Amino acid sequence: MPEADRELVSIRRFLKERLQRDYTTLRGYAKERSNVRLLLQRTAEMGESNSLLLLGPRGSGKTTLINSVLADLLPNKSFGENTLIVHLDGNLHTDDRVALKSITVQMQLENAADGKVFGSFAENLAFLLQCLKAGGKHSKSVIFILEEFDLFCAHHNQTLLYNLFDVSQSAQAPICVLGVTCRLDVIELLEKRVKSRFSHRQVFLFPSLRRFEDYVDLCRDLLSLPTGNSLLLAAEKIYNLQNIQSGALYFSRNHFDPGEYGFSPRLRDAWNKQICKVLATQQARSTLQALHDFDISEAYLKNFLFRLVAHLRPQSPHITAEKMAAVGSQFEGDDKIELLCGLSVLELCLIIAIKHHSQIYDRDSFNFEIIYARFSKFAKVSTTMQAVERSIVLKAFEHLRIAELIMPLTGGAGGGVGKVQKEFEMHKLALTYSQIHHCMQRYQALPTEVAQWAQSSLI
Ligand SMILES: Nc1ncnc2c1ncn2[C@@H]1O[C@H](COP(=O)(O)OP(=O)(O)OP(=O)(O)O)[C@@H](O)[C@H]1O
Repeated sequence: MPEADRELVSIRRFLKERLQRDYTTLRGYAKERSNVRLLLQRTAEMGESNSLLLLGPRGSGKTTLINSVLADLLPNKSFGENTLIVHLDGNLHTDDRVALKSITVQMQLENAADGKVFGSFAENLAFLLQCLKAGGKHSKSVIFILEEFDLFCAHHNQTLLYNLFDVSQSAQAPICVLGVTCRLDVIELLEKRVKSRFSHRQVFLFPSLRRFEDYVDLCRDLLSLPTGNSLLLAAEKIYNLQNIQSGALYFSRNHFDPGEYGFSPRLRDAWNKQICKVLATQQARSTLQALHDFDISEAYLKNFLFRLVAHLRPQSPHITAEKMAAVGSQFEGDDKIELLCGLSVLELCLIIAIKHHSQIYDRDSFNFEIIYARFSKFAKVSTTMQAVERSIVLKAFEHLRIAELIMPLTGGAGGGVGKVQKEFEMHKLALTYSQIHHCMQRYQALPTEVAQWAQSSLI
């Protein structure tokens, strides 16, 4: 491979890994981070029990905050040796039995618990915590991290939450319960007896990237190549994600040599200069402005930059304002319009019939029969749709439903009260009129009569 290509591959690899696998670098949230850090430290070092909820919108950095605190604390001997971390996730641990099994595995107590019969959930949990105490003079502290905390509230009787909060409140063993959720009303989901055991400590995270200039600076940081020691630090922050048997996710350091990235100082300087130059252009700034207007979260920006970097090729090895605009326009694209543009003419005719029905009856629901009657009127006077059989039209209607362009009101075939024949099942339109309008303008080789029918609802 020519030297220039090899260097591009290593730049691309480094940037992609930093954008995707740096789980612990947290920007902003200094106060919130220090709150969480203090709490975990006190649990480990003073044996205090605590509970806390971390709340914030999706992608606001809740998990990153916890990872950054743990990455900071774990190397400390007093913390690392005194603490066990148990990760639970509402999406994986869908009931309390599965969760308890995972807790046992993560506490490495399968052997101790093997063959024992427990009368209740509380007894089982108490046994696990007791085992930790029996190990030595001091009991180990356990930090329970509950991702998607709101999903645990739907478990039968909220037994797991009740028991965890009960232990954390009554100082039976030093544990810290850290719930992570994007539901701001999560406290309302707790049963009274569970709520009363929760400490009511809550930390709110709201995306801090508000100013556009900060957004551009972050973009520059994420795309620039670090030098010397900073490269070492950046390389150390790239982790491997491992999925162990219990289903919990862990990170392990990626032991590679930063030298592996192999870009020369000359290339690095040229690269960084080019990034600064591009980000100063009006075109690049307006692309970033459009992204910023849509979503200010760092997760969204990283996703955009990842795609941008993935598009680099030996023939065009530089990030340019044009490339940014091209990737940006994919982000602005509406998936539903793309989906509509991929429909057959027959399916599009049904969408038009549905649109006319919705406009006349003020977005009222419809079934296949209603739409078929409207479609037939058009088909009679049309040259392209005249000979289409009813069964084929029904298939097309079902396809619209599978593509979720129309939605059943009953929650699926036969899902409603009693069984309704599929031709009579009521649906609603899951599109806006402007999406349909845009599709009509972009659809390739749309028959003129269909385009005219879309404009008028006379037939
Ligand atoms: N303040 C921040 N500092 C650094 N990275 C951030 C920050 N906020 C978001 N990110 C990035 O956004 C992405 C999503 O972050 P994270 O998973 O921590 O969000 P979350 O709030 O836990 O989301 P979810 O509610 O979906 O679990 C990650 O790539 C992370 O690096």
